[in-house]
Amino acid sequence: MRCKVVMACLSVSIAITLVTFGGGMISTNYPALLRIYRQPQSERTQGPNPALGLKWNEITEVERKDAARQTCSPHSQSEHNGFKTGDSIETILGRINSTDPNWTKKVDNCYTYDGKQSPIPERLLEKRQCQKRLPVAIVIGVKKGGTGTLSRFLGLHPVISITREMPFPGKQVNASSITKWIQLMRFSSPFQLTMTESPGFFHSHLTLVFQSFLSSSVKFFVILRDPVDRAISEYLHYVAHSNAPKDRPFDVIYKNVRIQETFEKTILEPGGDIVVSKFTWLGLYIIHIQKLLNLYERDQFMFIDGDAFAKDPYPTMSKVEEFLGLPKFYKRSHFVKSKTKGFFCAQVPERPDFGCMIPSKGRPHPNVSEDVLRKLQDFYRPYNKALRDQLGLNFSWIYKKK
Ligand SMILES: Nc1ncnc2c1ncn2[C@@H]1O[C@H](COP(=O)(O)OS(=O)(=O)O)[C@@H](OP(=O)(O)O)[C@H]1O
Repeated sequence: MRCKVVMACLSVSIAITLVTFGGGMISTNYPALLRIYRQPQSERTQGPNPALGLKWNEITEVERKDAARQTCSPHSQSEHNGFKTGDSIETILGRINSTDPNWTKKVDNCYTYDGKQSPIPERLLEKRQCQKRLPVAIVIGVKKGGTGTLSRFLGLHPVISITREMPFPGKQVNASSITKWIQLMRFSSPFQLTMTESPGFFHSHLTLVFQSFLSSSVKFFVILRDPVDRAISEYLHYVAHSNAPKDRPFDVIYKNVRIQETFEKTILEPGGDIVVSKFTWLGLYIIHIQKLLNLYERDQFMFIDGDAFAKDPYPTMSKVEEFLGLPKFYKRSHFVKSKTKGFFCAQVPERPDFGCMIPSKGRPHPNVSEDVLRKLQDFYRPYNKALRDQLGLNFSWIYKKK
């Protein structure tokens, strides 16, 4: 672990050097990275970073201070944090007696679920030792990959107490922001794993400084969908949330990102090349994953095929149980395909509080021109291939031809 911390320090310094001083010495086979790092210094320090939706100076400031102070701190974890990371996954699961026919009720006893979920009265919360705790596992991405549905389905398992997408409080990871973060969590019993969903962590530079605050055995879920579809999905999300007119052409900036009335126009430069923008950058999955693997062990990650999950979530949910070592709970009958949208909804008798996802999940995608689809596929191919070659991921969409 110490070695990982040292590597983290090195990778943070290298990242800062590249971002701050021009990055001429970067050596990689990935063409898109070069285009970003070769952006003139004047543009980097002033305008927003098109790839991350952050200002360059925000990144360097946050990283420089936090990485130096936190990741490279010579103190031990407990001295440094000021609070304990809590019980490990193994310790929590060791308390469960899954041979008891009532195990699910005994484990999931901080909330009631009659139609909607509500915490039990305060007196009982205390008696049952229901508390807000630091997450032991996190759904960290990727945005528009299916993180919301995955989290919903995870939260149906009695052993998992998951807090749905909750922005991290503040731009700095420190004892005070982590304490605030814990307060945003759902209650969990001593038999439950506290989890959360933060799709931004996948690509956020803040993730680099999280390590010293989380348990060393923290687990991460990363759901990866065909990056071409992911880009279209995020574009539609931005259009829906911006105040762009619905009935005429537009060219607007929303959250530091330029969007126009068609995906094609938004994604291409006037010369016809792919713009390395927020929409395309996130789909370079291997780049973000390599950064995370400098900090955490490979076996701390479960990488999920987002396309396969959308088509049939049950096999994935069974694998999640194996990955975390949970007692078997999910059944095939818990997942039912909606006739209207074609996506799966939950049907768990003990959890009538949740059925299908909200309408904004699973938006119809527009027809995108063959030419643009082909350009995007060419753009992503080396990065997709690296997922297979470097991580052994065998996802359906890696081989897909449109
Ligand atoms: N069961 C079910 N119901 C609805 N939607 C489903 C489901 N399974 C996977 N998906 C896919 O999830 C996509 C949204 O991804 P996220 O939840 O990660 O989006 S977000 O980043 O939290 O906004 C969403 O993307 P779009 O179809 O582009 O809207 C879906 O393809």
